[in-house]
Amino acid sequence: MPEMLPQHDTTRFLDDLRTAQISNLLVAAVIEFDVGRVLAAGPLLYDDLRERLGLADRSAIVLLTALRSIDLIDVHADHRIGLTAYGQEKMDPDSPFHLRGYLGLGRFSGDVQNMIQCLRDDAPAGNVSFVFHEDGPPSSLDDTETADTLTRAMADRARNVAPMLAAQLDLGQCKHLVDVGGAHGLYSLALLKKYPGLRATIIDRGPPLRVAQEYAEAAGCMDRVTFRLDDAHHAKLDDPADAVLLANLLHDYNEADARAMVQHYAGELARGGCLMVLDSLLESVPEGAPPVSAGPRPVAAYSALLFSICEGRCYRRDEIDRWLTDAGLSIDEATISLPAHGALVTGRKDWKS
Ligand SMILES: C[S@@+](CC[C@H](N)C(=O)[O-])C[C@H]1O[C@@H](n2cnc3c(N)ncnc32)[C@H](O)[C@@H]1O
Repeated sequence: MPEMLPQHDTTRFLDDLRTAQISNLLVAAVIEFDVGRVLAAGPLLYDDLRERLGLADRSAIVLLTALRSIDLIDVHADHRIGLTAYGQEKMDPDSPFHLRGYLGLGRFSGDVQNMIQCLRDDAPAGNVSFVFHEDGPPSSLDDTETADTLTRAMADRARNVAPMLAAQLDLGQCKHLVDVGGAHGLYSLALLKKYPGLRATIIDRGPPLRVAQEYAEAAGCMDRVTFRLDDAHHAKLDDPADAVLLANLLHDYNEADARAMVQHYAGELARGGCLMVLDSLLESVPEGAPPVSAGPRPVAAYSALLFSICEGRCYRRDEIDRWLTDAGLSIDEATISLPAHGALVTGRKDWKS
């Protein structure tokens, strides 16, 4: 039977879903952090601006990236951040055409208040956070009901993306794929279907693995999948991986944890093996420039959503490249582009190392 593929635009649908995050950040920027007033006197260096706004690094990156993605601020050649002419007219209190009062009506929105709390605390506002740390408090990822809902939600998205990944990705030389934080396992299953000689290990917490088992059974792949209950930060592989997939995982964690995960799995690769990061990536910034990407806007919106429910955010392409190269891998020139602004970036371990 020919494989069923989505017929309509997944990217557009998810962009529409996430777009409100930019409004929440815009209102927060004006009513709570007063970015227009802070920058009215002139551009500031990133650290000075962050300090004036009273924000931690991650909060500042998420907020300023959103504002830059909608052209209200920009980064100058001298690396200072300033209002654009458009931003000055709409956000500077001295502008005759500012819209600060109008935007201020947004303060009555619960979502805006929630976002302000997240920005102030640099942490999710509710008591659900989709992360697991061995030495941390009980995790939602181990809660059967919450994690089952999360996993099936991720599966919805993966059904729209996995066929495109499998169509473009060449794993012809691989025998063992390790899908870290693989949840439902649909990326692995799509690749197992394409490569009959491939086997996969899916690493996750218990409730997601139960969903993965259900899908693997339905796909007739149980004999080629190992389900491994472990901590994605530190899982040691008994059997070196020819390919490791980190799909939509790094963005759940802060920079230090995400970088450490890349480093860890680079060490678990067989010679010539590849570490593949699949994520929605923001545009790179030049070396030495402030960590405030120009967008794209839908990824800046997605970054805000992640920021409000876990410890991470969307990372920039230059960050992923740096982590992979710091881990001793060389980056494939070709990047696979996927729906929902997804990019698959591959770092490869030397045959000799
Ligand atoms: C955002 S979901 C992505 C799922 C899947 N890779 C995808 O792209 O659809 C992240 C997955 O990583 C798992 N995960 C996150 N942190 C983990 C940890 N420390 N140990 C094991 N699994 C973890 C979660 O349970 C979840 O299934």
